[in-house]
Amino acid sequence: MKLFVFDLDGTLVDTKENIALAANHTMKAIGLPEISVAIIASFVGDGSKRLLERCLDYHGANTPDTYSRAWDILFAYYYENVEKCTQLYPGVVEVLDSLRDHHCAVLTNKPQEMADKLLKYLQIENYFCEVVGGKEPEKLKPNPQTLLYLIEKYTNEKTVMIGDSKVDIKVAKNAGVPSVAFTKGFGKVEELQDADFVVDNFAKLGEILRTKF
Ligand SMILES: O=C(O)COP(=O)(O)O
Repeated sequence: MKLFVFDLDGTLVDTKENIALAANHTMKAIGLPEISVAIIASFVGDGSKRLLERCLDYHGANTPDTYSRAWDILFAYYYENVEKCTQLYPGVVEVLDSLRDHHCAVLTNKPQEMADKLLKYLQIENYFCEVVGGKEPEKLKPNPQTLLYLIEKYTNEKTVMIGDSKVDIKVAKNAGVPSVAFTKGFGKVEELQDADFVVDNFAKLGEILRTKF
């Protein structure tokens, strides 16, 4: 069986508004101005801790004390509201259905508990043999350790990584597997050109996954 490894934020699920909601809830709670959704979106991809650091850096307020207070607020709110304003991209379920004869997994830098809760809420958790979320910062994508672990565990055939940001394309390269970039998520199109294929919708993605690998 082949293994198709999907990123979560910006690939399976449109979480731009949700992540901005959690970040701005945190900014307000610690007395800082809100940040635009577009700017927050540009801070996403390297895990929630980096997201928070970038938000605090943006306001010149990244001190250890503020960070630790803000982290507790962000984590609690983000977990409690992880499904708010989120939706699957059109065609996700159809593509997952069409891959039922293979293994599909999720590899995300989103914290594990948030990823599990969101996939359950969206009722797609059963499509995946495993969901690997963000834990230790040094093991986040683009470190290939978690992707290599999935490859070792689930396939001796082909593996394909599907993602929307440069860390997804990089983790695939680091693990020596091909990648498909999805351009409707967080990454800028020009950062995704190293992928083997670039698509802007799931109908095209499904066709490529079925015919090119
Ligand atoms: O939480 C993040 O920083 C990004 O999560 P992702 O790896 O699912 O895109």
